[in-house]
Amino acid sequence: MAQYSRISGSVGLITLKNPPVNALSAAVRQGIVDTVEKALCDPQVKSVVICGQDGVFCGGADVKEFEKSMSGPPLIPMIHSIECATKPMVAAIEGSALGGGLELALGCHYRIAHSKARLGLPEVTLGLLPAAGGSQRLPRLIGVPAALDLITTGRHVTAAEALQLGIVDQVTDHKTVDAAVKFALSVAGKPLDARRISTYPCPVVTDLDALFEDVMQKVRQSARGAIAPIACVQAVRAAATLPYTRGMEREKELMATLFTSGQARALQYNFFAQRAVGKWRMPSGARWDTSTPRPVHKVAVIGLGTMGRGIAVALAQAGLPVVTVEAQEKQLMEAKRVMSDMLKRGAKRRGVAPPLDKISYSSNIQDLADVDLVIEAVFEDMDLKKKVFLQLSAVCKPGTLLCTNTSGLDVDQLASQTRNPELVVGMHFFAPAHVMKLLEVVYGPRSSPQAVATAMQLGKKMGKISVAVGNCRGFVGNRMLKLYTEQASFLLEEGATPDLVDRAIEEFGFPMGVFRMSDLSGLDIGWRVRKEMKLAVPGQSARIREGRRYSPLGDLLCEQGRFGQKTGRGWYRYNKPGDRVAHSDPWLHHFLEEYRAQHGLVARRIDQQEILERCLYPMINEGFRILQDGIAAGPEDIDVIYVFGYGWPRHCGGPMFYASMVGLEKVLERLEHYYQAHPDVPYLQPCSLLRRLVAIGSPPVQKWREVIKNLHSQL
Ligand SMILES: CC/C=C\C/C=C/C(=O)SCCNC(=O)CCNC(=O)[C@H](O)C(C)(C)COP(=O)(O)OP(=O)(O)OC[C@H]1O[C@@H](n2cnc3c(N)ncnc32)[C@H](O)[C@@H]1OP(=O)(O)O
Repeated sequence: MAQYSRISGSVGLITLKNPPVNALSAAVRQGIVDTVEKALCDPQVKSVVICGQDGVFCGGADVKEFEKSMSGPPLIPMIHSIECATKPMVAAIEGSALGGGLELALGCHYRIAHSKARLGLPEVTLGLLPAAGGSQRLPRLIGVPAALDLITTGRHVTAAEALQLGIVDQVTDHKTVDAAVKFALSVAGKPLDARRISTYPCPVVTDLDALFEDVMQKVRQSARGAIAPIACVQAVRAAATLPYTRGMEREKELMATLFTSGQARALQYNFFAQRAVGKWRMPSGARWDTSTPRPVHKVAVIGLGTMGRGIAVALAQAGLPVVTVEAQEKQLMEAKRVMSDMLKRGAKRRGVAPPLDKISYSSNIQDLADVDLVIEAVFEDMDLKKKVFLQLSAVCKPGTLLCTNTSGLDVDQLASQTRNPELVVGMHFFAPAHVMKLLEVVYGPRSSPQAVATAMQLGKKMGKISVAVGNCRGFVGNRMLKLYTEQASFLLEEGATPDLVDRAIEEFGFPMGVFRMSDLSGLDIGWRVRKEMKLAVPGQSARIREGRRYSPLGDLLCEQGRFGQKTGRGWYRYNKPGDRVAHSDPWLHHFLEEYRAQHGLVARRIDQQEILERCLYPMINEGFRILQDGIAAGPEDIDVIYVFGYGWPRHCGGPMFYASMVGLEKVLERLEHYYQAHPDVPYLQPCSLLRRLVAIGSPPVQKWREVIKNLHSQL
């Protein structure tokens, strides 16, 4: 797992070998210990280079080993012995040096990086801190403010930034190992005392207390309940205030708390879940590794409202030529102006030229004759979308993939308008589409595996985390969300206020409570859908519709023109239309009181626990139904959708992981309780998959796929 050789006469070369990212497994650590000893004992060797095979230095500690009991040599003494070595040790960094990988490099006396390499200490994103000396060495090397930034955010830096910060000593465009060997030859025999980072004093910071207070406040705000970023600040504070050995003790202490925490488990689960969703499979058995995507050289977006604009910008930013079509001339001109600004702003942030020439603008659908893939993003209206698909099917060349950005309409109905329904899939982006990471790729019963593979690959090219899901109303995300928002309205009827509900949700870790979110996206959108479904009828305030409980509160607000932020009034009050700061609204409280009086409802005190259970458990129950129906292949798919599309706090893993942490038995018991209290809300009835999982002893979330597979094979 680490190979030793001698090159250029006097340089010992240690190569880490553990594909694909040379993670520091027990075997790799043992290999490093053995080969370092060999190099130091070899009298011919005057200096040593450590590199990784296949163009990757090291992706850090082996996260898969975290669940097992510790075996092999521990990281800290291994890195310490490298730093103490009496021969110069040079890290040759290609690809990635992350986490324990960078900590290993910081133990070396010199670091040479390839210009395309990325470096970082992303442990915080896994619920940990850089506990192999990283939290103590990095501040000593680059100063406290820069180390705090890297360690608390986990962001990766380019080789150029690493050079500027002083993390690496040299950057090369050529073969990194050759450059490192040349460098190692040049430093052989030179004194090493000034190269051991652990011996450096931490650079002095004026007003240390003020700096840490400020950083801690910012971190607490953005962490939304996550504990690792706070421990990271505490560890860096130890580096700034304590001698190295005492700082290391503090690092160890803080890590001990994090390592066994539920948050670390959730974040590590989420890391693997993100990778698992790329390995999609359809109920037909078609899979990611047996389906070949079609080549996509040119793309079209039809409809330039907010979503269409964001999608086109994201495509152009991914380097794809995009033809955009918008039938209304005025909207087309406005979109062109706004999109050019978006491209310019994005390019400025990334330090590149704006890809303005990648987008062409047209009002004529005939201009889509030669594109390979179209994303329809017109108004959310089935009849309009059907017309567009009929036209697209006639205009586009044979083989063009036709995708819809609908957020929940039936993809199969749209496919039925076309000559080739197998080439129709949903590509459900989230607003703002050039920013949000999530893409739901929706396959209908007739979508071909090749069409799914193509949409998934395009999503990847656009930098999205794409999840393949089946076709049903609302797909995965919005199907679950509907119950969440509905329960929140029921809570208002029963005595809560928007502030109370939102506070509970935000304290749980969502960036925005359900009512604040509703005000931001606009109450009128759901109202229009409910009116189309004949559920919302202006002037009506009945609380039972289609045989089940219904809350007309949102409809009643819309009837008053309260659409949310855009009208300056919604669940909250805003200083002016378009303003973003929500103020509690006495009018709304009075309106709720009158509403309750009109319906004979007596307000009761509702606590935070009930708010969370009522809002989150029905969603989780629906998640189980989605798994049972085969709409999502596994709990990871649902969790990734919720973390990246709906703001579910990542340190809680996602709704399905959260359920397993809370305990399936408890979720089942609470759902039974609420269903008994509200028998007119059918979806509160616990789903049979949940019952089954509890009956077989609540296996860990990683085992649910097997249970679901057995369930499906029995049907
Ligand atoms: C006492 C001291 C204790 C702790 C101190 C140290 C702690 C740590 O080091 S924690 C680990 C910190 N490292 C990271 O967070 C890096 C994680 N990896 C990545 O960011 C990326 O994988 C990459 C940038 C290194 C490569 O990206 P890419 O080329 O896109 O590949 P994938 O992400 O798809 O990964 C491929 C494959 O490798 C698995 N993998 C990646 N990193 C690790 C790892 N550190 N441990 C175990 N496995 C890892 C990943 O899951 C993929 O596996 P599959 O192909 O099976 O899906």
